[in-house]
Amino acid sequence: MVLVTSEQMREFDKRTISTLRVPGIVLMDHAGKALAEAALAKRPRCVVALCGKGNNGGDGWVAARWLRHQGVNQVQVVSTVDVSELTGDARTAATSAIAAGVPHQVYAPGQPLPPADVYLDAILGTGAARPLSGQLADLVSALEAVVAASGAWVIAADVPTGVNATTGEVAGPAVRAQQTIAMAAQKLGTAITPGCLYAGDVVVADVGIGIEPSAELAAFTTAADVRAALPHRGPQTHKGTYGRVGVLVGEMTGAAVLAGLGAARAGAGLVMLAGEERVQGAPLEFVQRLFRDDMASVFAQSQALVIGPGLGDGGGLPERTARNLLAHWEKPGVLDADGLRLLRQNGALQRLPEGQWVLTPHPKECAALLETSTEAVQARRLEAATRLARETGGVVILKGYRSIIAHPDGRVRVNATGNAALATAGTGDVLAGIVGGLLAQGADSFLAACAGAFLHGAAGELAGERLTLVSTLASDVVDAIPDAIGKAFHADLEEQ
Ligand SMILES: NC(=O)C1=CN([C@@H]2O[C@H](COP(=O)(O)OP(=O)(O)OC[C@H]3O[C@@H](n4cnc5c(N)ncnc54)[C@H](OP(=O)(O)O)[C@@H]3O)[C@@H](O)[C@H]2O)[C@@H](O)CC1
Ligand SMILES: [K+]
Repeated sequence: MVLVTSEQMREFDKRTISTLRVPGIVLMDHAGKALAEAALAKRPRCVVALCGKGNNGGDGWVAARWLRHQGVNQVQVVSTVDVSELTGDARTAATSAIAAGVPHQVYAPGQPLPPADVYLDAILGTGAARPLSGQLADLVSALEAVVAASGAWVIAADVPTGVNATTGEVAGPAVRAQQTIAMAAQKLGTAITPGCLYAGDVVVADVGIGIEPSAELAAFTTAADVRAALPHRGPQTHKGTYGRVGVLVGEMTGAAVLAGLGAARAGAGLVMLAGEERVQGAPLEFVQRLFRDDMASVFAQSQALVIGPGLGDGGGLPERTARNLLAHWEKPGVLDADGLRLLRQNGALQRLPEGQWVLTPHPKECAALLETSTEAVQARRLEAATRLARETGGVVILKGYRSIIAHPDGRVRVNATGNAALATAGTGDVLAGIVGGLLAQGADSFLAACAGAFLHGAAGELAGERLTLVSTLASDVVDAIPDAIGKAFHADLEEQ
């Protein structure tokens, strides 16, 4: 499903209105009706629509009119401005609602809101331009207070007020909705944190605006990415067909083994561990090579590398080898954990060949690379991920709830799979390995990152279902990869 920015949405709006000659009020009527239907599904006795001065407010006025038409007699509008101040389609929507007998009042700061079972948040949508203050901030806290006391349901029109529809940033007070009715397409800011935590369930309403798919639009990762990243397994293929993944072994050998297992379960034909010593207890299927062998040949036969899991920060031969590979390796690779640290040298970020490497930082690692705080990364995750991709040339998977995948050319994907089962040591190593495994099989770096994030999250969910969110270990996530792959292909059948 595509995810649009405010600017992209405005373009689609404009195109629909100017090329299809559909008047804006018609689109608004569809939007308001969809909002009314979402409210009706809660079988409310009493609905209050909070309406701002722009077209988002217009959606709220239309919803109030439709609710009254559908027999909800106790519906009223609390507006942030006097009706005489409204313009354009919002003015038309308000005029019709008032003609239909919808009572209305202007919100006076400090006043409690009238009681209701359902509140519609139509204060601000894609036109929100700055953090809330004054009257609007007061209105949002009045809503919060009445909802806390009554347990009423909150439905946001298009985007919860206070959430930046493009970036997901919440820079001040914001409405917490249980549901968001997205007009024509989900807004990117409601798909990523923190915005998605305010949006609740997002339902897309078809309001008559055509959304033409294009590479520029962000989207969720899907099971189709997993299917696209895995090559067809014909009868005459052999292990060489599916590529060799070289995993650099550092101080913590267990992390390298987990990465290798991720790669193998994701389909790599062969996993090679390369380190200073043999790893005791590594799976029998893994090939092991030592750095003291001919260094040039150790990695030469690998189609993809995984550098970083368990590397440590002690310097020494593994780190020197990693630096050397970063400078000279010409095939795809994954850079994770302490490997990422190597990208910042003498205060500058190393520039990598565009799209060759997939970087898998968690927020703290991303913050260190961008020389900012973890809090700043988490507050503006989209900006952090896209900036890191742009400045390094790597495809970035910024890990965490709703991982963001950013290509240096500007493409963005959001991964919605995964849950707290993954909040345990070693799962990041597994992700790095899965992506390495997909790269070795020939997937391009952006597809491998998208499919890898999806598969890893799906495996985490399956492991969590079986073992609880509490007891799942990284090795359980590895064990769940086959079922996650099976499910991704089963999704294919369901979609047909
Ligand atoms: N045909 C269409 O286009 C359709 C659009 N649709 C709907 O329209 C929505 C977009 O409408 P929109 O562009 O009018 O913007 P909207 O979010 O209502 O607010 C803008 C107003 O708020 C103000 N303002 C901004 N920030 C502020 C702040 N922090 N604090 C206070 N004020 C602030 C700003 O004025 P300013 O004060 O900045 O001059 C401006 O007046 C979209 O989300 C969807 O719901 C659907 O009906 C389908 C058809
Ligand atoms: K809203």
